[in-house]
Amino acid sequence: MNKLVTYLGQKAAQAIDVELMSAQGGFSIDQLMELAGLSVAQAVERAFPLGGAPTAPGELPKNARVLVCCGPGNNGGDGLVAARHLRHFGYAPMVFYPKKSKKPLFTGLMTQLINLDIPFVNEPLAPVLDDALQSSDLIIDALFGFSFSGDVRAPFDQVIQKINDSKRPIVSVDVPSGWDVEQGPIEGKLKIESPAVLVSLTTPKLGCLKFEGTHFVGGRFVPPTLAAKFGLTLPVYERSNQIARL
Ligand SMILES: NC(=O)C1=CN([C@@H]2O[C@H](COP(=O)(O)OP(=O)(O)OC[C@H]3O[C@@H](n4cnc5c(N)ncnc54)[C@H](O)[C@@H]3O)[C@@H](O)[C@H]2O)[C@H](O)CC1
Ligand SMILES: [K+]
Repeated sequence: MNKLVTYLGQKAAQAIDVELMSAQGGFSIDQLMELAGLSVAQAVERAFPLGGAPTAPGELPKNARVLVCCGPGNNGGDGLVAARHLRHFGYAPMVFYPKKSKKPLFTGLMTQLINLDIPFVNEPLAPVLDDALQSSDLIIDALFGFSFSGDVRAPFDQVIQKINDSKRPIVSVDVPSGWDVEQGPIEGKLKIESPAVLVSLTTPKLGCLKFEGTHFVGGRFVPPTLAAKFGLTLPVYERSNQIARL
């Protein structure tokens, strides 16, 4: 049944976001980002549970190292929130956040991570990022979401290349970074290649129609009135789950 969820174009995704945060919607960005990031952390835990050594397929070692790569916008904010929840779930996150926002929401999220002793991997990209990638068990791609367009600009071109070269499993947040939001992966364009897991937020975007990995939807915050207004078919969430698998 979840296969029938609505896939959204870029403008529709942005319009729903605006509506949620309008006077009618009543949400703040902090709330939506918190729920989005919690969904991402829950998807990581579902797809890559912590085990003891030796690990079963799909399991990660106890205290697995997760490198959370955050971009300059709200997709990056989802990554910062996910890093905090993952720490509480028993993972060992590190954060790579080269273009840090100065907005209070983001500085607050960073302070929360510092208070949990979560390390920030700082520039220069090489060799610091290379070392972090090599020592990670899993990578979260929270670089770009539904507002991405065009060709990936510096320094994120190098970052995406290095993530791909690392051959580590990747969990992409909302849209695999570099994929066209509506057309999907375009041959010859730099992009995250073959993420193992995708966590679409609210509902998936058109460019992810042919995504072949493990696909979850998260962002359990859309009321039926808003879904009806936009003609959305939402996934069915069970019990207290913040994610639904497609
Ligand atoms: N309702 C929801 O589903 C919610 C989703 N959330 C998350 O927010 C992102 C969308 O956030 P937004 O800030 O609008 O944009 P992005 O993070 O996708 O990126 C904007 C950022 O990226 C820069 N940029 C754009 N194109 C390029 C490029 N080609 N090269 C380099 N840089 C680029 C741009 O300049 C901006 O700085 C959504 O996907 C969800 O992940 C909310 O957290 C909660 C509600
Ligand atoms: K992403």
